[in-house]
Amino acid sequence: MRKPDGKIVLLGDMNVGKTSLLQRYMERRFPDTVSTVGGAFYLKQWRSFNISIWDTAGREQFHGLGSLYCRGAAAIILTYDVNHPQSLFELEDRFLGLTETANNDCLFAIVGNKVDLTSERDTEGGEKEGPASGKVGSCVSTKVPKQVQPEDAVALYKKILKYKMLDEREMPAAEQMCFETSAKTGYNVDLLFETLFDLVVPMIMRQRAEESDQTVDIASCKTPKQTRSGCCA
Ligand SMILES: Nc1nc2c(ncn2[C@@H]2O[C@H](COP(=O)(O)OP(=O)(O)OP(=O)(O)O)[C@@H](O)[C@H]2O)c(=O)[nH]1
Ligand SMILES: [Mg+2]
Repeated sequence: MRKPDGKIVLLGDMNVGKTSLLQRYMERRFPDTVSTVGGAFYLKQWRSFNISIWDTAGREQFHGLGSLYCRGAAAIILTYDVNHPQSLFELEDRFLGLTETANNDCLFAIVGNKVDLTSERDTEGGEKEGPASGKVGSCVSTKVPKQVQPEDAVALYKKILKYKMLDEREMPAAEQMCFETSAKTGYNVDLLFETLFDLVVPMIMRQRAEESDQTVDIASCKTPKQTRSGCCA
């Protein structure tokens, strides 16, 4: 297997839908999930590049592994549940510290998932559920007002840039990097991953260019003139 050219990592509290988002994107479905143990990754080919996307466990007991998974990451997806404000607070309190091992120019996306459960938006913009989903014909709405507003995610994004001492003018705008998604309906899921791929590819190319600048061309190196020591001449 070829070594991945870039790495993206999903972080966030348990149950926010990290595994479901990744499966929705990679497998185009919304299967039943079990709480992740450790971590797992998918490889995605984007243009001529191989990008690994890592799913991590949100459960407290696996917390220590998070910074290992973030090592060398080009982008991190900080995921929360729009219906649980605590899951947004946890991103700052518990998960941001794990990202120290990521690349210096690592990108951050803030993703509020499960927006289909809220009453504020038509979130059927992604892939439609088939008749087997049991949704068709349902007349009872269980939707609730959204508990976390997009402005809260934007504020966190700006805070992260400050904390990382990244210049806001050189980073993608908060509006581009804060998403509301539904792994269930597919709403904004392709947009999330593909926005990140498009931003990560130029970073990979830049990194490669820097590496090749630093490579010493041995063939073109002239043998230094031998200097003779005065006493043995
Ligand atoms: N309604 C709705 N349910 C979702 C959505 N995404 C995930 N779920 C459900 O939420 C539960 C948790 O989803 P997971 O994807 O396993 O969550 P996770 O973040 O990977 O959790 P850990 O692996 O424990 O960290 C499952 O029952 C999913 O079916 C969504 O967009 N909408
Ligand atoms: Mg999971």
